[in-house]
Amino acid sequence: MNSGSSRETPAAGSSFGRLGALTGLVVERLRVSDDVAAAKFGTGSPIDDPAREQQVLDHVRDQATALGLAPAATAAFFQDQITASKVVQKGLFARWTAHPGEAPATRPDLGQIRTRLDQLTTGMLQQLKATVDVRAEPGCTVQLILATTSATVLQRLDALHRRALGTAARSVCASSVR
Ligand SMILES: O=C(O)C(=O)C[C@]1(C(=O)O)C=C[C@@H](O)C=C1
Repeated sequence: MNSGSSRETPAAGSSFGRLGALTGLVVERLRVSDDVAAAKFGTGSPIDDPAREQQVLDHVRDQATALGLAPAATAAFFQDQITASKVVQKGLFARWTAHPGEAPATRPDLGQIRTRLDQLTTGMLQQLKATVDVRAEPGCTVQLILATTSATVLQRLDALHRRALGTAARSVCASSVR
């Protein structure tokens, strides 16, 4: 993880510009959603886990307050991340149901995956804090397009993950998470 400057170059191969580091984490969370789907597929566990969502949202509200970010807007940003994760999971469930040969052969541990999601939450909160200024500027939209487009190309996102990224990034500029 970088030091948090919004002007800093993001991790190699993730995404470009002043929102590159934040967008890189958003995309990584979408990728981890593939693992969440693999952990649940074929187990009977539902994609939706309202209790876990509440836990995530309560945590980010508390952390937002500690960081000086607006709790409601911060929670709205993370609600988008959760919605985007469900876009990925539902898309993969449909794909794997229609094409069982594409379903994962092994089942990862959901507890370990949630630990990774929690780490990403911490990094995303830091990036929300580091990008308060750029996200409030009129140029935010251009920065967001740069970051999401470069991530899409460099990380070769398929249609499902591109759609989910659209959901995950929709409030980055507009929500004034600050
Ligand atoms: O932790 C899970 O079980 C997930 O599916 C991940 C996640 C999330 O994005 O944080 C998404 C959907 C669930 O309703 C709860 C949480």
